[in-house]
Amino acid sequence: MSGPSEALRAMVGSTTVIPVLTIEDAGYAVDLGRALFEGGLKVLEITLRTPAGLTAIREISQALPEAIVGAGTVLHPRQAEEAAMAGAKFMVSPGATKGLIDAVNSTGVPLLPGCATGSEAMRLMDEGITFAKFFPAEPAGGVPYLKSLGEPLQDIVFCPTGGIDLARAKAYLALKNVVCVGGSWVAPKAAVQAGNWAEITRLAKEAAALRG
Ligand SMILES: O=C(O)C(=O)C[C@H](O)[C@H](O)COP(=O)(O)O
Repeated sequence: MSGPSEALRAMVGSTTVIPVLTIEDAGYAVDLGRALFEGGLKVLEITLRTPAGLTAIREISQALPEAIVGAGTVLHPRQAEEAAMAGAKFMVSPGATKGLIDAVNSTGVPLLPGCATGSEAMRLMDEGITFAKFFPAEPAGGVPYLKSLGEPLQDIVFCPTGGIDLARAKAYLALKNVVCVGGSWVAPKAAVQAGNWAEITRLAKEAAALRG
């Protein structure tokens, strides 16, 4: 069957890490996006936690047409429409409600909804979702927990996010129910504030090389 989850998996392809970016000032958004893209991370999540988020999605998408820029922290149905208008290619939420799933589906943009338990994953599967964000990955139980979830739940795969660093990413990527991981560690606040784009490209390269 082909639906939004399959479309999203195709978009993510062999990407190892999706940087989760909370942008305080749209003025540096393109430089940050370019630093990550040049390091080999081509799928970027810009959260809607700051007022600059939507502008950043629009500007990075225009400046780097080969990057796949999505919107994160999509909580309310109205944000789905706003993110789609800004050019988001996918949307990410920390959890999921029926209202949000329906609103995102109506934009035609695929959703990566969050879940942390077997029941939540099963409810997503009832909605036809087979690719979800495992959130918050580390506090919820980390690699052993996600591995255990995968034993009975064989028809859903995950992008773990929350508390992940390079070493943990490697361990998650070794699980058969993990497609990619999400995290902010590739764009540390200090490097962003200093405009140290070379450091961010270095971290991106390290992350991109996690799998082969
Ligand atoms: O706001 C959202 O919808 C999110 O995507 C939350 C993110 O998963 C975390 O903020 C990233 O987690 P860290 O790598 O621990 O910083």
